[in-house]
Amino acid sequence: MTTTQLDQHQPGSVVAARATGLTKTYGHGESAVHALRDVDLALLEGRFTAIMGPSGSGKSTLMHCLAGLDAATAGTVEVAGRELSGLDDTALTLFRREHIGFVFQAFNLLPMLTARQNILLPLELSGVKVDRDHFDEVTAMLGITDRLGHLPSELSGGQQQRVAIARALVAQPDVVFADEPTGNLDSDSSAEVLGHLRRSVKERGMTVVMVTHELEAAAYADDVVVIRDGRVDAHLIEPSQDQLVAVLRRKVA
Ligand SMILES: Nc1ncnc2c1ncn2[C@@H]1O[C@H](COP(=O)(O)OP(=O)(O)OP(=O)(O)O)[C@@H](O)[C@H]1O
Repeated sequence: MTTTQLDQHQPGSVVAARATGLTKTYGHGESAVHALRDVDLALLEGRFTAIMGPSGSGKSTLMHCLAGLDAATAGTVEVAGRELSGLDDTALTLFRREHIGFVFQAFNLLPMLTARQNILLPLELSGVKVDRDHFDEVTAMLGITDRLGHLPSELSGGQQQRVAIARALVAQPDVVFADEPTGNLDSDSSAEVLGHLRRSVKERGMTVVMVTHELEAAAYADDVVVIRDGRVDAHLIEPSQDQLVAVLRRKVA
């Protein structure tokens, strides 16, 4: 595994999400699929991390386990200092609502609600009072202030994804997980959305973990985790484009 020493790089950094001995096996016996094999990984607060790797290598499984959407076969996941395996379904749902934000490839906005209503829905569901200043700051940062009264169908794909990002950020989660957030966008909208995710890390101190197939998308991240065959092959801290390409190529060879 290729890893720049995190402790040397950022002394005193806080771990936002940690996997220890994380193993996920689908099925049994000869038909068992080992999606994750004994993964140890620490993702630091205030970093933008891309997860890359070949199709079927375990990226989505890793993200789903880290986000508490899928239970591991063995090992532990800790988010914001809390071990998820000790939580029952209700506690896990509440924990996710409070501590974890999600951005999906398909935006997942409710079509009958305006952008503003979509952004506020999770807070309303959890009975949390809206911090108006924070709402205004987040929507301004994402450049959607003048689109808030519109339905998703009246917005471009890039605008819809920015609304989905606002929905994730407005609850001030500890970690935002983004699953191929630009998979449905053209290159201009992708650049815009990735730029906004990066700003949320740099300007608002968010922690973002993004699964992506695209080298152009990974270039917006600080760090890149490369997964292959259910294992962490490399955890690259601020790699250059050349370093990243070399590691990805090496894995394919
Ligand atoms: N529900 C499931 N049942 C059985 N096997 C599964 C299930 N989900 C994933 N797998 C298998 O686990 C392995 C890892 O899948 P995963 O979706 O995590 O990979 P990925 O790297 O995200 O792939 P892609 O880039 O194609 O989305 C694959 O072999 C996949 O077929």
